[in-house]
Amino acid sequence: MPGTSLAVEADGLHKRYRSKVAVDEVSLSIPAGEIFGILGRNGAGKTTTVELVAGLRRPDRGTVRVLGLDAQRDRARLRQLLGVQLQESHLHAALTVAELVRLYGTFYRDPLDSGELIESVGLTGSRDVRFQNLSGGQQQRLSIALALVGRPRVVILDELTTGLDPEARRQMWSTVESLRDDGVTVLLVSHAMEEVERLCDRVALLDAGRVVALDSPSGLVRRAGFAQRVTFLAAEPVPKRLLEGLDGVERVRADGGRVVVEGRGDLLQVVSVALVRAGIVVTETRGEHATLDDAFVALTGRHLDNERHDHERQDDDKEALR
Ligand SMILES: Nc1ncnc2c1ncn2[C@@H]1O[C@H](COP(=O)(O)OP(=O)(O)OP(=O)(O)O)[C@@H](O)[C@H]1O
Repeated sequence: MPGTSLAVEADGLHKRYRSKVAVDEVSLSIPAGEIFGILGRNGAGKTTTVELVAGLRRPDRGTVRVLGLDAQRDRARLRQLLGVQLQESHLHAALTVAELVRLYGTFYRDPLDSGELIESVGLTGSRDVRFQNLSGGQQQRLSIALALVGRPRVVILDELTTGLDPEARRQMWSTVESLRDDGVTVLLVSHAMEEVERLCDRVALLDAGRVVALDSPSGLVRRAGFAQRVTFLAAEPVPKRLLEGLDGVERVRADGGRVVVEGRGDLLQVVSVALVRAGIVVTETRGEHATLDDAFVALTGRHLDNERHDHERQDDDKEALR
């Protein structure tokens, strides 16, 4: 990328744990100032990838440069420029929030003001609470504060908002947006599509250790192959031909007892009118835009949210259409 300075350059990263290949030939080029997402199912290799980028693990093959520094050889210098919030933090349980923020501040040349930082992650009321007595969500906020205390130029956030309530989640999102305003590069690991769609300039979809697609969120959504989806439950099987002949309809299928119509244009309106005219009674009608999950399904045949979808029943599909 001529003319653009790269914050992260990962080339051909490969990491195996015994017989398990966790990261398989992953290459990433992330320009400075970008919010870059890594999205994938549990076990896809997201955490291992960012641990390799942070120099916390050594790749079996491949190289990583962060702000021009080698992630392995230049670790000491990189530590001053990189902030890392990983899923599991091993912090001194007996220290309070304020003590931990001040302690971590001493590792850096020009740390943020501890009071302001604690306030920005919503922990002012808990500043004197020991780490061991914080709730999971509070521990999470603290780990984000500790990733930011050294004014890093590159920040790695792993599962930024997992376990946070909606208000705390929005607060974290605006913290990330203000990092962007300051020109900080953010590497954001997530399996929350909404978060990635809202925050990220570009996203790598990771599956089984490989990058299966890399694009802007809207560019990825286009790979779903359709723009709109309407789903509903019908009292009796719906003639497939009725729906397939409608304007804008590209695909009609059944899923878990629901009828699913995919296509483009004003699909909800077109489908609803046709069903009413045909005298077909339906309930729970929903109109949705295609999502990153739809793109992931189109690319890999599986849903992003393995926990929610792997248990879905597939055997009653035939009932909904005729
Ligand atoms: N220290 C380790 N030893 C052995 N196997 C590991 C280790 N860490 C991760 N793995 C395995 O490597 C694969 C990738 O794990 P990783 O944690 O990078 O994935 P992830 O996408 O971050 O998953 P999650 O969303 O569940 O955090 C998984 O199959 C995992 O079980």
